[in-house]
Amino acid sequence: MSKILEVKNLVKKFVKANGDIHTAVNDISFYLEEGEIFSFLGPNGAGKSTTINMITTQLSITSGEILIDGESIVNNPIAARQKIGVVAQHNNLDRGLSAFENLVYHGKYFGMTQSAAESKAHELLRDFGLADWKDDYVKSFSGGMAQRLKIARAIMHEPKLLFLDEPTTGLDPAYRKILWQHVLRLNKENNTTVFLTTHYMEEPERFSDRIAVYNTGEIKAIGTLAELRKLVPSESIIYVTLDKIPLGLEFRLSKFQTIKNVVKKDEKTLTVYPHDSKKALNEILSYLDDSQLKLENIQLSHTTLDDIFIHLTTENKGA
Ligand SMILES: Nc1ncnc2c1ncn2[C@@H]1O[C@H](COP(=O)(O)OP(=O)(O)OP(=O)(O)O)[C@@H](O)[C@H]1O
Repeated sequence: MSKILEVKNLVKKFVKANGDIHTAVNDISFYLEEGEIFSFLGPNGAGKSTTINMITTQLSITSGEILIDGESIVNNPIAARQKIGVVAQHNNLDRGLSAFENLVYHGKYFGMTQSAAESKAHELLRDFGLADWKDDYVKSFSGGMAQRLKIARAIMHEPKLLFLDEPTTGLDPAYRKILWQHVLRLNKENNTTVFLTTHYMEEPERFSDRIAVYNTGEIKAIGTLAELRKLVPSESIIYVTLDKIPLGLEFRLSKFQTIKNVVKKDEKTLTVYPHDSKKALNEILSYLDDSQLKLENIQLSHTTLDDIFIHLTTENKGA
């Protein structure tokens, strides 16, 4: 496998309105192998779009280097742009063109013939439920319609490297499914590499080969889901919800042999990281019973990407 994207010591600093310098991306390095689906996850304002915007040549770099297919995007931005497709967060459709024209002009810019571009545009407009709107100006489109057209445009020319910046925001479940059908087909048939940001954790959990968790300008962890699971205190979690958590309960439960650690999730729920989940569950139940504490709910679950994300991006790490 070869590296389709290499990001080396990338930094972005912004000057804020009050003159302060804000470092949105703080010396990050990572790479993407050709053909992989990579998810870049982080809380709001972490710097994900800033990173994508630099890689896709829409935003200047403060320092560092970005290579697409081995070539610097600063030295040759035109070559870089030919290889990528981007669903940006903002609406960057041409509002003065119809939906059909947006797609056909885009396809032709990327070297498609008129007839190939027209036939692909018809296919994508049909798949994304826009066939009846093909001649309408995009300025009349709803947010969800514009998002669907942005997705169709990004995949028109079947790019080598596809950037999806929160692509399913504003899409209903049926269109989410259609988006993923197209993306997975491109990935399988054309070996298209996918760089995804999203706040819907089930998408990276289902589709990613590797995941990076990113916060305050830095990559906190990177790897497969199985590798990231090893970074949380245990592979399963028990959530214990009581009508009220009495003082010191966390501490008392954390002393059990079967339990690694306990942290307060919220006012009513404790997150318990067990050594042995079944034994811990039984011990917790009998302890609560003996102590006459009112249990509202107890749930044992496999550690999800949500749990990993929260663990890696919040101060109270529970380990
Ligand atoms: N043009 C700009 N000028 C000043 N600060 C900016 C600019 N663009 C982004 N920022 C700041 O950089 C930080 C990162 O923003 P960015 O949009 O990359 O975050 P994000 O991870 O994509 O967030 P979200 O999940 O909310 O989309 C934020 O604090 C934001 O306010």
